[in-house]
Amino acid sequence: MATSTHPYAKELEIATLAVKRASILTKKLSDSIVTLQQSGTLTKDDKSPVTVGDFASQAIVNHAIKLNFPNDEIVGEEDSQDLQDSPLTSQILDLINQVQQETSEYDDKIGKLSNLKEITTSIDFGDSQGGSTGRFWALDPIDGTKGFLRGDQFAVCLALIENGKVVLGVIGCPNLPQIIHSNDKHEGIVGGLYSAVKGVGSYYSALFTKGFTPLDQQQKISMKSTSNPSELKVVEGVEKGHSSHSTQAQIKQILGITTPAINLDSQVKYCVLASGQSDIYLRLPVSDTYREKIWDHAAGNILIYESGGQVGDIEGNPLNFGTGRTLQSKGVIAGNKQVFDSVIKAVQQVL
Ligand SMILES: Nc1ncnc2c1ncn2[C@@H]1O[C@H](COP(=O)(O)O)[C@@H](O)[C@H]1OP(=O)(O)O
Ligand SMILES: [Mg+2]
Ligand SMILES: [Mg+2]
Ligand SMILES: [Mg+2]
Repeated sequence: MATSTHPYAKELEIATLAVKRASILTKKLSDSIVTLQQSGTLTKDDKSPVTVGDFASQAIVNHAIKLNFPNDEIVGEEDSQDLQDSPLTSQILDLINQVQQETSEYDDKIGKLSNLKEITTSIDFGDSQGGSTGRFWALDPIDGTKGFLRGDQFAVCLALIENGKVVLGVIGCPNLPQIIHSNDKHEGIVGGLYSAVKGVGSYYSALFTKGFTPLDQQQKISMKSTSNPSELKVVEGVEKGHSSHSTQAQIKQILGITTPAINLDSQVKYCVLASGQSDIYLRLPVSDTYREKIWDHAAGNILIYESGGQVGDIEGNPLNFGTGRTLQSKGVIAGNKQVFDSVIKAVQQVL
């Protein structure tokens, strides 16, 4: 399908502008965390920067969607209930005002928020329950809370879902360098925008540039096709509470992978995978009862498929985004098509 005439052209442009605006805002907060950490003035349990970012980012993105697609529902992570009586409201309003001014040329397309009432209304557009029919958006305004609070990786993740399948995904990665060699070696522009449209492909462009760049002027990305264990690279989370690093170590051993894994928070893992900088994403469950949220995987899911990869649960079955706000399956495994089946086999062997 042509890159400029695909059926989701308007959706992609609006999603991109909204994610870019939200990314500028969250990057400011992330930079301020780093500064506070360096000066030793951020206490460990102060979660206020992420709270401000969560609400502001969801308000901006939801507002953009509702303005352009008033009939679309949104499955958003945050709920304005937690904002009531919060001392952070004036900070949220100030930050939104500031970023709207800096990107005022987007107002024609994605509007602007003027007061607290509009902000809370917009956040609560995110209350959809999702489901297997019709179309809705899934939004994680800041994915990778733990990474964000460490000054590491996080992402603004937006996806469009139709009849349980993801058809469009846009991920803003404010702290992600273009090229990741290993946990302590990287290079290139910091801040990446990763987009995918069903039947069109997956694309990379720099995040902190102005406006919407048509896909044919972005860099098309694809997964590698290697299955040679000595060349395979695994990407996995940082937090041991989110995925089982010990089970993942066993799987890597069975597959004969010796290259150290790349550890990254949030859906930036899918971006690194889709751009061929790693081959396998392992997210083995730590608990029998935890079910992943759809906004934690929807945008990354289409990015992998459109770059030639495959995604499944621990059984190897595709993830079903039509089961409400949570997935019903356990774990997430993604890989290039050449290795996917052998990874699932290894997973089955270990579990
Ligand atoms: N027990 C859990 N198992 C798996 N994922 C979890 C668990 N608890 C929270 N998460 C979610 O995992 C995502 C990030 O994972 P990672 O960065 O390690 O890949 C976050 O969205 C986080 O939710 P939250 O947004 O509430 O922090
Ligand atoms: Mg998340
Ligand atoms: Mg989140
Ligand atoms: Mg959260």
